[in-house]
Amino acid sequence: METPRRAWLVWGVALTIYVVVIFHRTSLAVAGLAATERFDLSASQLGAFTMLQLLVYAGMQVPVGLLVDRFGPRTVLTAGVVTISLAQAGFALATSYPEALTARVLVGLGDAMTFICVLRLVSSWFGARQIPLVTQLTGSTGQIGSIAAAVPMTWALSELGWTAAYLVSAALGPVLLAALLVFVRDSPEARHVRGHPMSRRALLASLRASWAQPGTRLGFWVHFTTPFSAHVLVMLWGFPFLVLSEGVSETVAGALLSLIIVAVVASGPVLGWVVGRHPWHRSTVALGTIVAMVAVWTAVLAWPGDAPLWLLVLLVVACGCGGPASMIGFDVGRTSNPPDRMASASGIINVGGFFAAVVAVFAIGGVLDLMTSGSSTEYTPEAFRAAMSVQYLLWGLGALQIWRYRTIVRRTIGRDVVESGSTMVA
Ligand SMILES: N[C@@H](Cc1c[nH]cn1)C(=O)NCC(=O)O
Repeated sequence: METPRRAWLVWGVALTIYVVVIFHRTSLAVAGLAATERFDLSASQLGAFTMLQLLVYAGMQVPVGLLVDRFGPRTVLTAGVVTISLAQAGFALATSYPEALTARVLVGLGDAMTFICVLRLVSSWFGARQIPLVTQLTGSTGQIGSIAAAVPMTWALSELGWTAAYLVSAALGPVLLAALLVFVRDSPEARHVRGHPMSRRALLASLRASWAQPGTRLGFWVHFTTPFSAHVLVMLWGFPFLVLSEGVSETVAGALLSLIIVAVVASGPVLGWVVGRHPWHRSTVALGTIVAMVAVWTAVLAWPGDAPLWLLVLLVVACGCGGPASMIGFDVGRTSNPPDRMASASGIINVGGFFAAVVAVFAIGGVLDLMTSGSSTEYTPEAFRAAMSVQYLLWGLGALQIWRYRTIVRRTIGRDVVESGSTMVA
């Protein structure tokens, strides 16, 4: 069946919103120094901006999923665009640390309201065979927002100054809002698709029902295990690890970290195409990506002295593929739940990756501090080797759980049903 042009239009608007939201999410990455001067911050106060924003994002996933199932993606996405645009404007005008921190919390809240809505729109507007590919294209293309947050934002901060740079980005909000209100409908049949009002007890029962599906758990563990290594590298530890432990220059380290985003954008459509055609092998693709990451990390950490550049390139490419592999988790969640529970199932699954990333980032920092004096200039290659090895615990736990739930899904449901597009246990 041919996809109607309207579906691409709805997706185009939703995707543009997601790209801009990722821009807002990561727009602090290049503004750290300017923020330190503007608000007179210590390093840990600066780190609190990102951590708090991520914690709010992760903590809101399940409530937002329930809201999407109840009020529809159009309504929740509208609230998300308004919240994140006002938050970014507030960040532009903030003059004290508490004001700026409040603004970042609201950025996390608006951010939390976006991705699940886009996934819900994709599953309403596209055919079953196309959904995995369009979902992957969404996840991968969204990462362009973080590239836009690097170079243009650096330029805007130096040429326009803090307030104007952030206000200009916030001004995209009304434009996106207008496009959303004009073009986006919850489904081809209706502008709004609303679920039934539910009591607190019914909501909890619905969440329990989602979690009881082995496919939701499989999706959670896929999302837990595949993307955290890329987050570890991009969010915090990649740059110091590459420079202090692997002996590359700051320029090469920056280029390797940018290559991760290129790997994400390039591998997403390929993985989407493969899992769209072979639903039975979705978890195999996820496990294969984990094995590739573990193998390349092991080679880098075991290499005597500095690892060669080609191996570091392999490392960032393998970790980059982890982002798109995590989208398999949402696809398994989608086929394991009825449409009116899909967004809350996506919320549960989305917590996995962000929780694992926060645990990994903290645990690596903890091991580094234990093995050195706690000053970043003292971090040794031995300390980095031990610290980065923390990831094996998360991969090991995640891979075991993926194996466990994939076995249950495969045994209970059988290949024909999975191939026909359902992993729902009655
Ligand atoms: N795993 C990411 C998406 C992704 C796809 N390719 C690389 N990253 C994810 O779960 N995103 C959720 C979000 O809100 O961005």
